Amino acid sequence: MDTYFIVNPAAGRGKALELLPEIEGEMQRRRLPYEIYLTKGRGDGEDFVRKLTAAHPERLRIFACGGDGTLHETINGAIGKNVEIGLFPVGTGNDFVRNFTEKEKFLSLGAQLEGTAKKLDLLRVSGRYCVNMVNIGFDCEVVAKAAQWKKRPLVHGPMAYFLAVGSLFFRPMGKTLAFRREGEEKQGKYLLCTFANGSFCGGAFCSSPYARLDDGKMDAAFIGKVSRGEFLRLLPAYRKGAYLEKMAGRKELEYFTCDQLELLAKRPQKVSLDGEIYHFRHLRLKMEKEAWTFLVPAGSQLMEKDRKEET
Ligand SMILES: Nc1ncnc2c1ncn2[C@@H]1O[C@H](COP(=O)(O)OP(=O)(O)OP(=O)(O)O)[C@@H](O)[C@H]1O
Repeated sequence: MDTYFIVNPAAGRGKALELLPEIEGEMQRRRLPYEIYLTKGRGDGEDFVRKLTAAHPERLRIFACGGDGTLHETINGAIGKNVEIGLFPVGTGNDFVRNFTEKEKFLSLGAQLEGTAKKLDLLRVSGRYCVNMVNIGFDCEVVAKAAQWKKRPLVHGPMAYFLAVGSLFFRPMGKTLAFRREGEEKQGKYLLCTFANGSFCGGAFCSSPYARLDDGKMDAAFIGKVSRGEFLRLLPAYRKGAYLEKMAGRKELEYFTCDQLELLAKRPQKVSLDGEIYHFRHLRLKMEKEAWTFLVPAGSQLMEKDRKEET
């Protein structure tokens, strides 16, 4: 099977480029056909993958080498095509890979090439596909702010996301949104909303602790406005995925699973899809079960989760 490496030279402050000698050495040693493509800017990886898969009806293996944004683009370019997609998580936050055990296996080309293909779900969001998470409100502002922090010297890894939380803390919080589910419409002012396939966002915040990439369900969380003091008290629990228990029974929290949902905003709002920022007034979210094939490296597997009662 032909193997392609989509390498984002900007991801993780250039970490993806450090992979190249190992990839080239190991692929040549194994005498496997391969090609490396260095992306040139936003959307370029997706365009490349779209053209590549259109020209190759035979099965291809494509590795996204970068952060969740590079994986997001690779999937959107390859959707519906005969491909298996792997990931070398060398971005800044690397939230998608946190859903798996033995994360270090993802950095071993040997483990990757001996990996197992597994069907996983995707969230279709008004025509785009989201593999990990949709964020609106505070989390989304954090993603947008973190993109600025990532460019500063000495800011490495998830630090960009923590600095973003700090710099947004004194800004006005809360978005007025309506959501439609099973024919019913509800409106509120929300600190943040997450719609999850995977569990983590913002470089290790476990916002959706029970979300599984293969259960065919989207985990939806709506958190209403809370005071800044309360926000600070809840933040550690939100990071650890313990806020559902901490906020259980409170009117500010709504957490449920569903397979589709619509969101409506009066004015255009930012939305983060796998850490990539878009704008919307009306979003249709639909969970698509087993919509793509992921290569899980040998020695790693999806983390088990014990889903508790919904709020
Ligand atoms: N050559 C390039 N120069 C600048 N940006 C690029 C280039 N190639 C791709 N990009 C864009 O870089 C953005 C960020 O990529 P990615 O998410 O992979 O890395 P990251 O932000 O470091 O990691 P994470 O999302 O896990 O925090 C994406 O929007 C992608 O389209």
